[in-house]
Parts: sequence; C-alpha cells; structure tokens
Amino acid sequence: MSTGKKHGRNDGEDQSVRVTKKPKTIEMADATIESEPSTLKTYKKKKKDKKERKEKKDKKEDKHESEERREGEDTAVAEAESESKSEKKPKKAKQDKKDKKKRSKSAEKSTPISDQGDGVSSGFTTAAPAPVTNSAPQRNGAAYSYRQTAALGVMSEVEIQAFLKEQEIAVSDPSGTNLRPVVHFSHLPTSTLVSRKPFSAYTAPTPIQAASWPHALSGRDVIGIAETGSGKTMAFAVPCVESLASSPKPTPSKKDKTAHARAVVVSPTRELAMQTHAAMSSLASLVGLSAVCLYGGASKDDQRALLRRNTGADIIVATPGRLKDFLAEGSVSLSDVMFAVLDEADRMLDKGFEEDIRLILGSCPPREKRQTLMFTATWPTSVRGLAEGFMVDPVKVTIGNRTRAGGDENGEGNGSVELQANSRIEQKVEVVDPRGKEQRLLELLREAQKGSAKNDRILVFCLYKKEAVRVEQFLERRGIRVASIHGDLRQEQRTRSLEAFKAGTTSVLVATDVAARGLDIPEVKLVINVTFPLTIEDYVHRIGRTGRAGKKGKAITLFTEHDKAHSGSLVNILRAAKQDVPEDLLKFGTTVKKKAHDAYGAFYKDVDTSKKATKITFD
Ligand SMILES: Nc1ncnc2c1ncn2[C@@H]1O[C@H](COP(=O)(O)OP(=O)(O)OP(=O)(O)O)[C@@H](O)[C@H]1O
Repeated sequence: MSTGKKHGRNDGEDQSVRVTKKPKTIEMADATIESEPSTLKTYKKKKKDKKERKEKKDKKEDKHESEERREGEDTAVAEAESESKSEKKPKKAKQDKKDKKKRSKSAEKSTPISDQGDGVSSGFTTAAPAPVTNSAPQRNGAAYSYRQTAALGVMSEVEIQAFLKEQEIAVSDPSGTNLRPVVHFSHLPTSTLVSRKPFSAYTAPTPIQAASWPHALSGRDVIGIAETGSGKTMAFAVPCVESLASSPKPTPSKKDKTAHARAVVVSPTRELAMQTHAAMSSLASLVGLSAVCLYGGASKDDQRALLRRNTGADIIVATPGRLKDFLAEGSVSLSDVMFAVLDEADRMLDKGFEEDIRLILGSCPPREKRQTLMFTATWPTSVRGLAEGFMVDPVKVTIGNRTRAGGDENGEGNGSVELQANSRIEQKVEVVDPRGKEQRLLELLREAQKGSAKNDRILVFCLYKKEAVRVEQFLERRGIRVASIHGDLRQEQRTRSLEAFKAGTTSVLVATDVAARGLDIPEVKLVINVTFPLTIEDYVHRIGRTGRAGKKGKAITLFTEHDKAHSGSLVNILRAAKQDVPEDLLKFGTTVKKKAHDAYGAFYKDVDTSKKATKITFD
C-alpha cells in the first residue's frame, strides 16, 4: 500500500519508535565499531580522542558556564551532537525557559481559580478573563485561525460561567487555553461557510458544539463526550469543513488515479457512514467541497468510479473494512489528510476495530501533522489510553454531570464511571420470564400504538440476527407492519427497511445492534429492548435512538434472569438518570461485574492510563 509505505508506521506504536530514534543511532554506531574486531586499535584510539575532546570541551564550558545549567547536555544524545549544535544550545535553553515561563504565566492567568489542577474547567468554577484567540499556526497546515468575536467578548465572565454550569460543560485542556464557548451561532467567526447560513434550522449551538468548536477550530485535537442525539456530527463537521475550506486544494495530475482525501471520517456501521456522509456533504457543498462515502455491502466498482470522478475528493466518510480495501489497492490515499475523525470513537477503538484504526490512522500523516477528533456518548476507561496515543494533547470536552454513576448514599459508585444515559429518556425495566418475551412485546406495541399513536415509530432491539428474524415474523403474523435491519440482510434490504421506517411506511423496525449507534431517525417514540445487549454502553446507545435533539423519549427493557450479569450496571444507569429501579431487578444484585481482560482475565485492573499519576511524598 503506497500510503502506508510513505509514512511507514502505525500510530501509537510509532511514538516509541520516534522517541528512541536518536539514542538508537548512537547505540548502532557503537555496535558497528564493536562488530569490527580488526579495527579494535582504531576504536580504542577513537575512544581516547573522544575522552580528550570531552575534557577539553568541559574545561571550555567551565570557563564560559553561565548561571543557568544546560538541560540535557550530559545525555548520550547531546554527546553525539555536533560541536556547532551544542554551542547553539545555551541560547535555545534560555529561550525554552523563557517560553515555558510565558506559557505557565498565561495558563495561570486563564485557568479557573478552582480548577482541578490538570486544566479541568467546568461550569462550577469562576474563571479569569479568557483569551480571545488561539491563532497559532495550525499543525495540519490549515490557514483557518480562530479568533474570538467581539460579540462573544462582550459577554461577562459571570454569564459565561452561568452558561457552562447550566449546560454541565466541563473542559479539560492540557494547554489551559480556556477558550470561551460559542454560546450563539453569531459568536462564530465570519467565514464563507458561516455566510452561507448552515445553521438556519437551529436556534443555538448544542453544548457539545458550543464548547468544542473554539478548540477544534483552533486546530486542537478534541475528545468530545456528550449524550446521544446531542449534535456531535455538526460538532466535528463544522471545523472539518472550515479547516479544508481555508486551505489550498492540491491539484491532482490527470494521470493520477488515486483519490487523495484531505479529511477522513471513520464510522462503525454502513448506515451511520451514509448518514454522516449526507450531513457532511450538505455542509461541504456550501463551500465547493466534495465528500465520498465508502462502505461494505455495496458495489466496489461503483464506489471506485465515484472516487475516480472525484480524484480531488476532499472528504471521505467510510467504514473501516471498505476503506482498508481501497487503501490496499491504491484507489485512495490518506497521505494528505489534515483532519481525521473517529465517530463513535469508543467502538472504533475497541478490539473489534482497533487494528483497522491503527492501519487507517497509520496511513495518514503523523499525529503531529494532522488534527484528530474523537466523539462518542460513552467513553469507557479501557479505550482512553489508546485514544490518546493517536492524538496530541487533546482537549476533552464532556457534557453532563458525569460523576460516578450509581453512587450510594456516600457518593461511592461501584464501577460505571462517567457512563450516562440521555436524561430526557424515560427508562422502564420489566423483569420477565424468557418464554413470555414475544407475547409481552406484542402487548407493549399494541399499547403504544393505540388510537392517534397508531403510526408512532417504534424501534425493537434484539441481540442476535436469528432472533431478529424470528421476532419480525412473529409480529408480521400478528398483523403489525414491520421491517428489519440486521447483518444477515443484503445491504439494499437494510437500506430499504431503514428508508421505509424513516418514511413512516412501516412504523416498527426490528433491529440488531447494527442500528444501535449514531442513527438519527426523526421521531422514534419508543425503543424496546427484547434482549439485553452485550454491554451497558450498547444499552445507552440503543435507547439513545429516541429522545434526540432535545426531545423526550421512552425506552422499555425486558430483562430476564439470563441478563443478570448486567443488573448492577443497569441499576447504576437508572439511578444516575433518576429513574425507578424495580425491586425485581435489584434481586439480581447491584454488583458491577468487572470485565475480564483478554490476556489477564478477571484480575486485570482497568486503569485510566490517560490520567497522570499522583506524586506521593513521604515525610
Ligand atoms: N444546534 C442544534 N440545534 C438543534 N438540533 C441540532 C443542532 N445540531 C444538530 N442538531 C440535530 O440533532 C440531531 C442529532 O444530532 P446527531 O445525530 O449529530 O447526534 P449525536 O450526538 O451524534 O448522536 P449519537 O450519539 O446517537 O450518535 C440531528 O437531527 C441534528 O440535525
């Protein structure tokens, strides 16, 4: 694969390669000498000469040594560096020190007084005046520079803090830039995109958009965590389009058959990729940019033809498998990517997709030269360290009061940290006999579609493909208009079912977890879980198909003794969202079962490797 070879590396893994590069060269140089016994004399002579040179140099340095000690000069790396370079160092060290001082001063200035030490600012703090700009040249080469507008500048700090508090916005920024949230659309800097009024359907940015835009528009890597249906697509689409629109478009040669994308968005499912592509396309077209969607189950030839017509395809939205195929055959190159997004990031980084993501991001320019964004509603600790390996000092924007979920009266939770369901969804759990599930489903559907609600959209989740087929047939035989979406259907059947459900031709859609994440279907009134999903995160995503964009929704879960391993985490989610917890559910226990690690089993401690260690001093 041409692109892979170009950069010849995999993200995450590369970091160690890069860091150890210099010492490695020195070791290798020594090794070369040692491996030549015939030159032992020369080696000894060289060593003697080196010692003499060092002594001479030390004497010289003693003479001219300033009060400041040069950082790192006595390392092997420094020894190996040329004289001229080491002579330049004192100046550089001084400058570094100055810069450091300057940075820490400005961080001090802009970090809220009651910050948590690691640059975490939240609505519960009072901040010093925020900086108006973060217009340092962008790492990815984008010409866009974010400048706080006067309209945002005139808002008082009290108003800003009230907004952060009310919207439960927490921003953790390792650089402490503390940029103000974009409270209104009019607070966005003017640009061609903004002048084309892309937000006319909305009244104000959602909290995740308001808080993440200033950072993403400044070229920073961003991790965005916000409830389902809260507008995360626009949160990454706007900075992506602004970034590309501000930068000169490379002109591919006529002979070049490869599509050189400048932005890539990776999605876990085909339907989500299509939906995201539609959203990005309409935004991109406002500024003359194009987007192509690549996903499995559809004709490769058609997609290849689309790429050929679009060798200047600006944005590629894709599922990992199909993207890998096109990378391998050379139809797509990611070596010009400035902007990379992992949508449903935790899913993309779990073990099902991890290798694909390494390959895809490894085909992009190194993380220092691209901007990487990750968005999701659920952010389990297991993926956090991995995520940061693909990013540079990411700003973490979290929406919602995500304290330890399911805490007892002492505030102590039992494991489900920061996992939160959309609070506008009414959650009901019924503990039932496994044999009575289908009958109960039928009753629930009839109840929910009574009278004027007869066409209300209802999404029914099953765990297995065969189960989805059985449930669909069961409902069909009882006169319910139903369609289904699962992995055993051909892509065109999946697309047809989804379209029929969206159009209202069928009001009930039976689905497996292929429909659990990201799908934005208007007016889904009810989600019914016939069988509990494999993880509690999937539960949060499934029920999140209702209650979107500020609306209310309802979810009913049929829980059986087979699902009892999930009772503890489900109780936590219900309590955190202030929902009723049925006594029957509590009987299964409230302990959250620890996930067993692939290699280390149940004794593995799931630590958040992205967090800094605490320094303990003993008296
Ligand atoms: N500022 C806004 N105001 C009102 N609605 C908005 C705004 N921005 C986006 N929306 C709408 O909100 C809906 C949900 O948005 P989106 O699909 O991006 O949510 P999400 O946070 O990605 O959800 P999920 O976690 O399920 O993937 C969409 O219909 C979108 O058009």
